[in-house]
Amino acid sequence: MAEVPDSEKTPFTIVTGFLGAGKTTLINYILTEQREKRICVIENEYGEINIDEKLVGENMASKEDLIQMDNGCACCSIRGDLVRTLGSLVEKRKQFDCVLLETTGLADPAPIIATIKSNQWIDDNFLIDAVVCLADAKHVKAHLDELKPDGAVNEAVQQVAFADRVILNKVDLVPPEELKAIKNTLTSINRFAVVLSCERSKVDLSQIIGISAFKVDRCVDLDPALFGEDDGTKAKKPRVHDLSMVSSCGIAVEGYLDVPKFNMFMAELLQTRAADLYRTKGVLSFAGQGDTKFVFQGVHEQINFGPAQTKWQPGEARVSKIVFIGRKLDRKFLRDSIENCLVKPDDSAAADAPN
Ligand SMILES: Nc1nc2c(ncn2[C@@H]2O[C@H](COP(=O)(O)OP(=O)(O)OP(=O)(O)O)[C@@H](O)[C@H]2O)c(=O)[nH]1
Repeated sequence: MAEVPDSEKTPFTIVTGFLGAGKTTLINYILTEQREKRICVIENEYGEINIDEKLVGENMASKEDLIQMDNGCACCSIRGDLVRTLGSLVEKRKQFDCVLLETTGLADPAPIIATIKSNQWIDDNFLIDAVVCLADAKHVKAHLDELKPDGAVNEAVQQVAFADRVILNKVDLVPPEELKAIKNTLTSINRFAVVLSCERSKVDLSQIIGISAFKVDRCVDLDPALFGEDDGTKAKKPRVHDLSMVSSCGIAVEGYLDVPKFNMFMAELLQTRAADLYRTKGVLSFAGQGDTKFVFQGVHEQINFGPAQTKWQPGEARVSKIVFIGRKLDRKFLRDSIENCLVKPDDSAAADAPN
C-alpha cells in the first residue's frame, strides 16, 4: 500500500511531564491563544477522580473536542484505549487542526510512542509532531534523582529523555543561578531537546506546535527495545513501569466545608508530608461562599487556591472532590480529616450556606 504523505496526516503532540509540572496549564494556554484553530484534546489523568476534565473543559469551544481516557495510565494499562481513542478519531480527524494528548504525570512516553508508531492505521492518519515535556523548575531535580525499585524506569527521566522540547516551567519559584544548574541537568539527560524557560506554561507556541520535531530514529537509539525488538548491540534499558510506590486517593464529600478548618488541615498536611504528596487537587464547596466553586491545586508544598471559572449551578449537589497522589497515603486518615472539616447542620456557619 502506498505510504500516506506526512502533509495529509493530522499533527499529534504528546504533552508529558511529571505530576503538577504544568501540562494542564499549557493545554489551557494553547486553547486560549489558538482560538482560531480547532484542537482536539485527549486527557489521560492519573487519579481516582477526574478534576482536569472540568478545568480544561472550561476552555474548549465544543465539549466533543475533549476526550477523556480515565481507565488507567496510557503508557501501561490502557494502551488499547489509546489505539481505540485514536481509531475513533480517524473519521473526524479532518475537522481538527491538531490533536494534543496530555499524558498522566506518571507516564513513560516511550510505550505511548511505540503504541502510536506500531499501529499502521494510526500511523497513516496521525503524525507525531513533537513530544513536549513540562519540567517544574522547583521539583524536577528531586524527581529525576529519585531511586526506583530494581529494574523500574524513572518516569521523570524518561519524560525528559524522549522529549523534543522541554519547557522549564515555574521559573518564578527558583533563583536564576539554580535555573542554570537545572538546565544543565536537563541537557545532560537529553542534548537534542530545545529547552524553553517560562512561567505559567506561557511559551512561544510556534516553538512547540507545528514544528515536525519528532524523530522515531532517536527514540530507537534511546531504547533499542522500543518496538519489542532488540538486536542486542546496544545496552538494554529497564522497561518495567512500577507504580506500586505511588497511589491515588480520591475523596468525595457532600456538604459545605469550613474554610479555616480546611485551610488549616491542608496547610499542615502539605507541610508535614510535602515530599510524599506529589499532587493534590480538588473542586470544593465552602460554607458562606454563595455559588462560588473553588479549585485547590497542590504540588508538594506549593498551594494554589482560588475560585473556579464556573459556579455551582442551582440544584447541583455540593460535592467536594479531592484527589491525593503520592506515597504512603492513609485513606482513612484523609477521609476522616476532610469529613471533619464539613460544617455540621447545627453549626452557625451552616446558616450562611446557600440552599
Ligand atoms: N508558581 C507557579 N505555579 C504554576 C506555574 N505553572 C503552573 N503552576 C501551578 O502548578 C499547579 C499544577 O499545574 P497543572 O497545569 O495542573 O500541572 P499538571 O502537569 O497538569 O498536573 P497533573 O495533571 O496533575 O500531572 C497549578 O496550581 C498551576 O496553577 C508557574 O509557572 N509558576
